Amino acid sequence: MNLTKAMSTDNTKRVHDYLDEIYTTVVKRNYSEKEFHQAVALFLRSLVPLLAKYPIYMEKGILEQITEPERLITFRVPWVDDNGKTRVNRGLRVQFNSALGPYKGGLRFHPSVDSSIIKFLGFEQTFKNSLTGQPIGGGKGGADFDPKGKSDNEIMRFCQSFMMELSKYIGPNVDIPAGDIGVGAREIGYMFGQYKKIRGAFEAGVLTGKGIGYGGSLGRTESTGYGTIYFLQEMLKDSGFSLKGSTVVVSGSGNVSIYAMEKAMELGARIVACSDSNGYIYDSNGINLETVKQIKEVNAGRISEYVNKHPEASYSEGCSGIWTIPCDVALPCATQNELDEQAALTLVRNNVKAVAEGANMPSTPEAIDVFLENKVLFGPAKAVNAGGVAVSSLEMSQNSMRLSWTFEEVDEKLHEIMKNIYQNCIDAAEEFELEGNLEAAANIAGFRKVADAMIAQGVV
Ligand SMILES: NC(=O)C1=CN([C@@H]2O[C@H](COP(=O)(O)OP(=O)(O)OC[C@H]3O[C@@H](n4cnc5c(N)ncnc54)[C@H](OP(=O)(O)O)[C@@H]3O)[C@@H](O)[C@H]2O)C=CC1
Ligand SMILES: O=C(O)CCC(=O)C(=O)O
Repeated sequence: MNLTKAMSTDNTKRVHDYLDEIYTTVVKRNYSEKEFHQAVALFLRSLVPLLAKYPIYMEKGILEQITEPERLITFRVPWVDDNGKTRVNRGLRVQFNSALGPYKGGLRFHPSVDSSIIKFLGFEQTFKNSLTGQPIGGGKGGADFDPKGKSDNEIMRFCQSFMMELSKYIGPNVDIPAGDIGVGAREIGYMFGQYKKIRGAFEAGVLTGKGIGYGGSLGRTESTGYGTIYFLQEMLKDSGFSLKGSTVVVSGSGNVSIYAMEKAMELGARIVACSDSNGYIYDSNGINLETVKQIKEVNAGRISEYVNKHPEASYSEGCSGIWTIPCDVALPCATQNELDEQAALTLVRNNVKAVAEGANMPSTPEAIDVFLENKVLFGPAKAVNAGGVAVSSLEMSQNSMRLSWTFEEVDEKLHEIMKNIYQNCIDAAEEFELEGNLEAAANIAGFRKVADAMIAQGVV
């Protein structure tokens, strides 16, 4: 990864050399962790103008510290399947940075989970959480467990075993996990039950994304998707575009995708395509969201089943083909590196106006360069999908105060937070002459708050 591509003025050579050194150490220390290298490289290249103007962050060794997690925990998760066979998975939790508050971030259950994935997610989470303005540090965790095809009892036994070990390292003022890919309200419920039993106490604030009946927040389910659209709305508004009447393509059909589609439709957009990890559907009349919800949220089925109910739609195998569908707005909401340079070039050829990242790191660095070079409005994940963790933090507040806000109250706060995040990015872009580059601006705005808190708290 060429870190020096971003900006090159005479007085930035020292900064480039410093960042190259940081990056080299990260690669050496986290050998073969490609996703983590990618997240760090993208981040570091954004900081050039900030470090050139404020060398204190280099002098205080902030980058050396911030790229090394405070703690990485790995543990064995043994469980017994429905046939009586003993299975073993690996659990992980990275507690990346606690400068702004207790570690906060989701848990991912997916066969691809390893230390690289968890570290990239935890690293990104630190700056995302900072952008929300909430008092939360960055963490992330999960297991290489595949929930697909498992019975409800198997999921429960896995969650209980996972929490048996994780419970030693978390707590309402220490580390507060939540959901991510493969972890929804059901899994959070099983983990909460087990934590309660281990502790012998009802500590509502230990997990977020809980069921509404036992300490969950209204609006948490919708928050990441709705927040994505609130951020997109701000981006479009500033450029004189509107979602009303626009054509939108959304990858994935999970939590983030479904509620991004719901809010975009409410604002007058026509969603023509969505996907899952097998393939994508195209419906030129506009996707019927109730059918998608029934297939994915109720039946845990495959998106291919959509065409059974809507024969006018088509289904295609494979995921990347979804980006060949012409659209005004593209919303990658499935997983990391799902949108590469080729896909970005195709979207640009088809006149895409805006891309907003609902998923974490869904665009490759080359794809981001294509968007920026072609002046496509580009909303980076850290800023765009921060609504989920922001409402998690609101859930923690409600738990502490022992009260529940209405859906409208939570949604209004979420909307305000997303507008603030956008404005902070715009302000950073203006200050560092990065107009049009919200990717770099979000990194700078997120980093600064964490870095200032680290300086204030000393080398610890
Ligand atoms: N949930 C949240 O609050 C937040 C989530 N995110 C990020 O958003 C993204 C989606 O998360 P979420 O919606 O919660 O997860 P879900 O598990 O609810 O949904 C994930 C969706 O992505 C699809 N998918 C998973 N892996 C791949 C792949 N390799 N190729 C194509 N599609 C894939 C899944 O398909 P299938 O059904 O076949 O598995 C599913 O449709 C992730 O990057 C996550 O980190 C970010 C902020 C908050
Ligand atoms: O709600 C949370 O704590 C975490 C959400 C999350 O995992 C994310 O923002 O990627």
